[in-house]
Amino acid sequence: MSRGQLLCACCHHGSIADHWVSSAMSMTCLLSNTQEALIHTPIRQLCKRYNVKILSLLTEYGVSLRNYLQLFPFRPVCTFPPKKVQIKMYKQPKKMPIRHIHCITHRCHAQIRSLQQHNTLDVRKRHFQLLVHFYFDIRAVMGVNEDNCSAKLHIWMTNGGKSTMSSSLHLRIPNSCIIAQDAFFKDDSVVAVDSNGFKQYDVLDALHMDRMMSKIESWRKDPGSFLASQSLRTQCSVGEEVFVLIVEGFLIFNYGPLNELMDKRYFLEIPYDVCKERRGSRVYTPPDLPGYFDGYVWPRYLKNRQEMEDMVLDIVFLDGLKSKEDLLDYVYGDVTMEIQSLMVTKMRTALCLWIVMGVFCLGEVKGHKGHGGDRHQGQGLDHDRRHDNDRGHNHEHKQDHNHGHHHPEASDNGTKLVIQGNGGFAFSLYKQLVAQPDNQGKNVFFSPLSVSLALAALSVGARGQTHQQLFTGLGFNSSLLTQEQVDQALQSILTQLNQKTGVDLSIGSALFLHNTFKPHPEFLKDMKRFYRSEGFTVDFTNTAEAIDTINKYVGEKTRGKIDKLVKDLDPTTVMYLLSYIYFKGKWEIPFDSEDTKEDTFHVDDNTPVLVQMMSVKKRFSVYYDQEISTSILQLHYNESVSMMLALPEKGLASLEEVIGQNHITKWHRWMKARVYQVHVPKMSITTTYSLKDVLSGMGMPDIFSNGADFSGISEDLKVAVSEVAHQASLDVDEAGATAAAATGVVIMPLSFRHTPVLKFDRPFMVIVMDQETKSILFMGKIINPANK
Ligand SMILES: Nc1ncnc2c1ncn2[C@@H]1O[C@H](COP(=O)(O)OP(=O)(O)O)[C@@H](O)[C@H]1O
Ligand SMILES: NC(=O)c1ccc[n+]([C@@H]2O[C@H](COP(=O)(O)O)[C@@H](O)[C@H]2O)c1
Repeated sequence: MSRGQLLCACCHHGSIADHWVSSAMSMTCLLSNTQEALIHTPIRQLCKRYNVKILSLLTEYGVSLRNYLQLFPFRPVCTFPPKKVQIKMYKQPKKMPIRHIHCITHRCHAQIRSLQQHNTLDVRKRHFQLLVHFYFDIRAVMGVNEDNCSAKLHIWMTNGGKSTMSSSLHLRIPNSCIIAQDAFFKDDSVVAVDSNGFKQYDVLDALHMDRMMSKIESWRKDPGSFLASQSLRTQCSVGEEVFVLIVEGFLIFNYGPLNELMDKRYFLEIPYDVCKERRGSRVYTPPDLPGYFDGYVWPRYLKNRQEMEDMVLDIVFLDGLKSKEDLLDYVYGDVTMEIQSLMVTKMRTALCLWIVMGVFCLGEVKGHKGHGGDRHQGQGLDHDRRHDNDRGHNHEHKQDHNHGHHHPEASDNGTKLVIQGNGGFAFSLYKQLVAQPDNQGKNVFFSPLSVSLALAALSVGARGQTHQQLFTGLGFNSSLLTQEQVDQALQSILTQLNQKTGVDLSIGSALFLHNTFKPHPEFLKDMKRFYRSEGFTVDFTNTAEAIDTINKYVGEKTRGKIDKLVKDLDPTTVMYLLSYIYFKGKWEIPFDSEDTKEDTFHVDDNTPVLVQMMSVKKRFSVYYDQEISTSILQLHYNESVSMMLALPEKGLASLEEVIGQNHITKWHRWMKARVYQVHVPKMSITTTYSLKDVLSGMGMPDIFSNGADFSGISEDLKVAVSEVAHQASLDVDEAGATAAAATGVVIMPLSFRHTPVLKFDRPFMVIVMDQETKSILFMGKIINPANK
């Protein structure tokens, strides 16, 4: 019999042991906090009897843990000296769903990954908090009924001290104000009653959450006026303001839209009995009926708590038993640090700048699928704009549903899926590029849209598995999207981007065809219609001229920013598919060149380099993503285009590991306008990539192989892609930024694709012959051509 089974059997009547029985846990070590003498006596005895080591976290790690840690459903194996404890998770997958592991992944991704992969977790001091949360999740999943536990350690929100803390914070923090959830309870007459006669107050339905949200929105739009409306005075000079909104309530984390808005989340916990006692000494209107606490408030709390843990990350749990002063000091200190970190966003300490350069208004693009797609292009693009002050200057376009044959739902859905696909592709490509050995320690800059466009155009002519790979590789789901929908969505995106007037933006594609090569007319038609493709005939056998023609075209389209996309070309090339993008925008808030100074940029801890650092102090759109400890600055141009700069606290690699499209959406959504002193280096970078290996690695190997099926381009001549080249440039200065990129897809006949190489770089023989008379005119060997 294993030790775990014995242990369980012996304490079968103990409630905690019940749990062990239910989780069939075996233990070699028990983590606990002995100083507070909270170890359950039967367990202590059992541990002794079965030689289970009790590890005192407080004395050995200096970590004060809650007493419930003793219920830890892990099998910890400790090592001595206990610098590091290895905890093995007990393998019981069905009771420990990944969902719950995900709940806490934001805290330390690496550890959780290790937990998921190897069932082991390296626990260091700072991770104990995490484990406590993890424990909560596991316990909830196992359906532990805490009522049966002798140590009633339930936390509670009501009467935790929220109002007390909020009022004290408000007094200490200048320009702060409170919005309390209690003020939004619905009228008693509309609150539901259960069969016991208990009013169902502790649910979101009992609250006017919409009213609460609009109040919060009005603060977000203009906190200064909001303070004035509350008869509160602003205590700072204009331009220097930091406003703090304290939202307090017993169900605020359960309301998604509200919860998402918060920069910091605190949860005041108190034990069940203290909570019951505090609640009993308070009078609510209407007053709690006898038995209300145990009959309604308590069970409802259990549900709310579970729901909250399922949906909310990043809560700081506070021990509400601590003194009011201690709690206040802690939260005040924490909030002050948060404010400071929001104010000091200096773009100078990253390994290299991680730049999201793009057009984030794409979510607003209208699709034009269906009848006469062309006809509707661009209509309604510039009217019906909203200006959202609080998010800087994002222009949002509302859907115009009133066009003749427009089918907004179908087309918008297609466009949405294409935009999603493009976003996913952008991050996959970024991750592939940064992982390439050639790109280590180098700036990385490219145009995902240019690559997506070139490959989507290529996919028009692809068939079978080649098409499937391209489609999937581009992030499109073939069960939800057709090629036609992709074409139409991209056409719509191109049209909309090319129509922008506040910035100089042009994007398009071109086809260079060998004079004897005749692609399918349908392919050419689609290229022209959907991809704005211009067509040219060139003689690829005259390589110098062909290279010159393409480079000149790209140079013209990118205003000279990219003028040598093609360096060499095989004379057997039959088609060159090109996409380009050029962007030039002026900052909405320009930097003053007088403030640009030489300053240090830290490439890494040991590599300082001098750069021209631009600087300006103004109101900027910023967001601090706590989850990944990254500050984001959004620099707007005079249009819906903006540049996002993301500055991670813990090095770029940690950001690159987790970054995804959802982060961009989140950042974009929650940017707030604040006064910042911003420092951004001037820069002028160019990059060149060969994407052949990268794209193969992203699941698109067939386009380069003998198995390529481009019968949609040509049926007579079997062709394949021999190279996908990408170049990009970025110039950032005080006035604005210019960025350009081009992607070239070289298409060759399959039979000629592999040009064999013969290089006379070692001793060889020479024979000079007259073919007619078969006479050997000269003969010899060359051993060292350098010798005269
Ligand atoms: N840290 C604390 N220690 C002891 N009592 C507290 C503490 N914080 C609040 N209280 C008391 O608990 C009761 C409820 O506090 P309150 O702030 O109104 O809670 P909530 O807003 O969470 O319902 C009040 O009587 C208050 O004085
Ligand atoms: N303010 C009201 O209109 C009202 C009415 C009845 C019950 N309650 C109680 O208020 C509690 C929430 O407030 P506290 O977090 O301040 O305790 C809920 O548990 C709810 O049962 C409030």
